[in-house]
Amino acid sequence: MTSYLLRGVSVVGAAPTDLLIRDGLISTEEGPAEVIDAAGLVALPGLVDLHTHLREPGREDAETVETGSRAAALGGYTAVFAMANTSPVADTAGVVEQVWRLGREAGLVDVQPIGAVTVGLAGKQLAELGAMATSAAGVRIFSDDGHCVADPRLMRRALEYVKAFDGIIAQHAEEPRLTEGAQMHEGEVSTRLGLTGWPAVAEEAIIARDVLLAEHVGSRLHVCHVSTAGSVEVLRQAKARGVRVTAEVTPHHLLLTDELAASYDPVYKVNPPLRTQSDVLALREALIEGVIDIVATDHAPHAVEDKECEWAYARPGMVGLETALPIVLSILGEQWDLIAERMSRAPARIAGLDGHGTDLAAGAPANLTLVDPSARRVVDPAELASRSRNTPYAGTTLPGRIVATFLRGEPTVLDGKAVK
Ligand SMILES: NC(=O)N[C@@H](CC(=O)O)C(=O)O
Ligand SMILES: [Zn+2]
Ligand SMILES: [Zn+2]
Repeated sequence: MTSYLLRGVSVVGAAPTDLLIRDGLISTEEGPAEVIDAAGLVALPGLVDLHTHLREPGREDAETVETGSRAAALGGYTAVFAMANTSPVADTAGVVEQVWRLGREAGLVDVQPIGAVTVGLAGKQLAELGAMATSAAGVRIFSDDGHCVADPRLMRRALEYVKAFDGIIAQHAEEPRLTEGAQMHEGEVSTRLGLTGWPAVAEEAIIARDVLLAEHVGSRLHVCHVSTAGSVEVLRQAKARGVRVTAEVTPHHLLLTDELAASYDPVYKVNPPLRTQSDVLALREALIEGVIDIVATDHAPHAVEDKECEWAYARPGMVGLETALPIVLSILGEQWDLIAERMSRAPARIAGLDGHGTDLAAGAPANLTLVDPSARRVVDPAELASRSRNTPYAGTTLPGRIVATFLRGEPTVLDGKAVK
């Protein structure tokens, strides 16, 4: 195994130093090592994404575990959690083990499968949560993402069930009766465009219900892709009361607004929908304060025919793994400790993922990424490693280039390029 000496690197924004990677660990042991000139570069603990769609099995034309893993490594990630809305759905030990195994074979990031809460994501009957938990994949997070677990009794039972092994239910908060036929955020712009709206209250009502359920049964709830100022207020109150709830926000909800729907370009169609500027500002503030714990990409690759069509027929979702850190950097600036917390340490902690999100100190596994904050790049969809092209940032100049990523001491990205 090659050893690496990162010369003159700034570890999470601190004064330049040398960082040695040996035998898969951060090390202090002297000896031969390949020197990487890291002057001006910042080392962060490898990023951890709690919300990724890898599309395998079933839609390998849109993404595979391997292509998604490569996109993740290029984005600075060392671990991603793969959502269960595949085909077949990841609702059995067999499917989660298949995804986990494919991740190991690709060997670019640690792929941790998320299990479905209900059989076939149909919201009727609990899936085999226990069997997925005890499988080789060791599933701890369960979600019907793409769909809301709308039935409150089922949601309560799921929360109770996972409590036994300190599991988490990650909820896609969308009251389905309030979003029938919805095409975009309900507000001024939807009225102007004559499109059916997805009201903020459809999200907020479910979060309010679920924090009460989680409080009642003493279980852990995680809220996916929080998108409204009202949701932030519900979370703030719940956290103040001590409810065991955590929450994520996507880079796109921190940056983009519903005005973009006026272009009728389906690249901007996503669930939950892009909201208003005041929502964007509330989400940023919540992320800085910690009311929202983490940034998660909700990387949602879609094949061309599912995206380059009429707005009403297009599937919701956008790719995000390769642009997440640059977007967050453009919003938060060089607050490296905050970025490391929200994109690596906190997601690893929430998931109970050992060996990730740890300080880059001697003896720790060398899971890290090297960023050049002074580099700028124009996003070119054709250059993405993801098999899909549905990025809303085509032609946008973003700060920060991922120069290298290491997974247990092995480079997955070097010189900005995937190693395999
Ligand atoms: N975010 C999206 O708009 N789409 C996701 C599902 C989801 O995250 O709800 C997908 O699977 O495509
Ligand atoms: Zn969702
Ligand atoms: Zn999702």
